[in-house]
Amino acid sequence: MKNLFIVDHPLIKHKLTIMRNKNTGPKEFRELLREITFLLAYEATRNIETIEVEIETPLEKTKGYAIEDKKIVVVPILRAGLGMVDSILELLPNASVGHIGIYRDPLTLKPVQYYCKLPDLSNSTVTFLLDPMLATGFSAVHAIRILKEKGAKQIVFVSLIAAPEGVLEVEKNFPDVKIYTASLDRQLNDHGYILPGLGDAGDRLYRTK
Ligand SMILES: O=P(O)(O)OC[C@H]1O[C@H](OP(=O)(O)OP(=O)(O)O)[C@H](O)[C@@H]1O
Ligand SMILES: O=c1cc[nH]c(=O)[nH]1
Ligand SMILES: [Mg+2]
Repeated sequence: MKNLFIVDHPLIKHKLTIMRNKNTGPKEFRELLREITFLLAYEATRNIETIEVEIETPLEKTKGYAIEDKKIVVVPILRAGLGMVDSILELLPNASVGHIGIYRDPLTLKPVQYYCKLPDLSNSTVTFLLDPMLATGFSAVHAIRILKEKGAKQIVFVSLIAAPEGVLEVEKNFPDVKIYTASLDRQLNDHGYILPGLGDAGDRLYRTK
């Protein structure tokens, strides 16, 4: 798992524990997902390019650094990835946002795509693909394939919880994609849910069950 980066800061561990608790309601769940995404994004953006710029302080000219966030693309996998977008946009306010709608067929666990709207990726420097849950990895692999076909160069997958099965699936198909996560959980159950996990992220965000 050489491309896996586990960001297990105490703040993240504390907030994720509250999210895992089945008694945590949707309001708090949404807030915590936003907060953890912000902290994960701090690490996931560590290697983005900066350009040198010249500015003037009140005292003298100096060299500074700027991020060309107009060249950065953020893509949530609907639905659950939507809960991460606003947070990363606070750090990269000029990033373009694409959307890929995918749900897992509950029996086959294969991804079913129902929506795709992406900005021009040919000029982008990096694409952050967002989904809180990386379980079998089939949804992530499907989305990454679309992004690559549309010209995405560097792809960074940002998730809250990853299963070993999902990490290996992404690595097998796309060894160049880096995965940032708050936790590498134990395994999947017979229905493809992550253990211990936090249940169905989309349902908990939007109270659909
Ligand atoms: O790694 P995988 O096995 O593909 O599973 C992960 C996917 O499952 C969940 O979506 P879900 O199908 O529940 O759709 P939703 O976000 O609309 O609830 C989750 O948000 C991921 O997209
Ligand atoms: O545990 C899981 C697996 C897939 N999708 C989820 O929302 N949770
Ligand atoms: Mg769901």
